[in-house]
Amino acid sequence: MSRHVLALTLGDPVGIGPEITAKTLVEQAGATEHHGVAVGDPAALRRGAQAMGLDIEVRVVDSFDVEPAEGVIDCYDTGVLGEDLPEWGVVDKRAGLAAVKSIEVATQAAMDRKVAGIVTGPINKEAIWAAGSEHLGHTEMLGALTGVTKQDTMFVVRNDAADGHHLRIFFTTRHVSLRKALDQINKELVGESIHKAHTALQVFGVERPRLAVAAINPHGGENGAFGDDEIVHLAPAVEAAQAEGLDVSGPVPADSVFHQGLVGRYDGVLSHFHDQGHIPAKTFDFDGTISVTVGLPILRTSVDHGTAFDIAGSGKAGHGTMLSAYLAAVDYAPYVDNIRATYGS
Ligand SMILES: NC(=O)C1=CN([C@@H]2O[C@H](COP(=O)(O)OP(=O)(O)OC[C@H]3O[C@@H](n4cnc5c(N)ncnc54)[C@H](O)[C@@H]3O)[C@@H](O)[C@H]2O)C=CC1
Ligand SMILES: NCC(=O)COP(=O)(O)O
Repeated sequence: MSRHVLALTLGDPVGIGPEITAKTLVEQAGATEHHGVAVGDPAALRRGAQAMGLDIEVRVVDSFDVEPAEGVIDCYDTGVLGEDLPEWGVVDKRAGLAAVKSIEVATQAAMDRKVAGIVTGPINKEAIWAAGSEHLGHTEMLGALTGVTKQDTMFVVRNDAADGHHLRIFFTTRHVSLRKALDQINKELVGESIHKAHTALQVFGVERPRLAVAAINPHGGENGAFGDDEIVHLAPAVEAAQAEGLDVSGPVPADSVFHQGLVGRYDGVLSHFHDQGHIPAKTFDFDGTISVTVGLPILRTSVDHGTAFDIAGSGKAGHGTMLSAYLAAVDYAPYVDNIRATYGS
């Protein structure tokens, strides 16, 4: 493939996905080494472009093998909504269906190597459930579509102040309540997560990854006075990984470990519950924090924010994260063979 083609799913068509996709495609039009094709309903992309005040034509395509043309952005028509678009910012079953369909089409294109990877716009979980999807989100849906079960999230946070060092954040647990997450954490799960993170870092070009395992309790548990999760679960998992020769540190107090990773001491940090990893990353750089699903046989990058129904259609959405996710996919396209070789069946 001389030019990397990337499929950008619109996400929920009544959320901010069409707006941020349109703006990203307009900004990246004219690039010679890569080309983005939106996947969804062209009318939704057109409406998104209008809301963002973009004077651009949406060209409907039925192939990903297209020659970019000046003054247009491309949309592969998934044919769910036609011209009959649901209202902005309201959970809608048809919108949920459209979101699911665009993920299915883009994923198949990546499996068939028609595109180098997929970049996903935000979906609304209630809407996809109303449309009959049983998945918690993209991560689970993409696993089912590509036939894998061990897929996981890797955040990429870029710190240009530290020579463009990329900190990657991993998660032992994700979409469960905090209470359940703490109950689920044990030596085995942490050990498995350490190995997944180590492999993912190698897949994306870090030969000998330096991984830190975050602590859970204040001051790393203060030797058991503030909780014993570190003593019972985390330290034994770290020691087992070290005995296998992995460069793993920790448990490191969680109030410092993300900063240490950002300034280059670690290549990755394993966090243990959703917000432990999300808050430092998004607070440091909301637009620069993107998510990559590792463990899939295809490349998938994504925004990490949601559908922002409160501002959908107003043109107020920032497209910075979508742009970062697109540019990350461009950066990672050369690793697609590695991704397939490691995670493909
Ligand atoms: N990648 C995905 O598909 C994701 C989907 N979601 C889903 O999105 C839905 C809404 O989730 P919420 O927790 O309300 O989070 P949200 O990210 O949609 O909104 C939280 C706040 O951030 C603002 N915001 C988010 N992105 C923005 C942007 N690009 N520009 C300007 N403001 C922005 C919103 O206006 C809102 O005030 C849920 O169904 C959730 O599950 C959430 C995160 C990621
Ligand atoms: N908090 C991130 C989120 O909900 C996105 O999950 P996914 O749709 O990428 O699986």
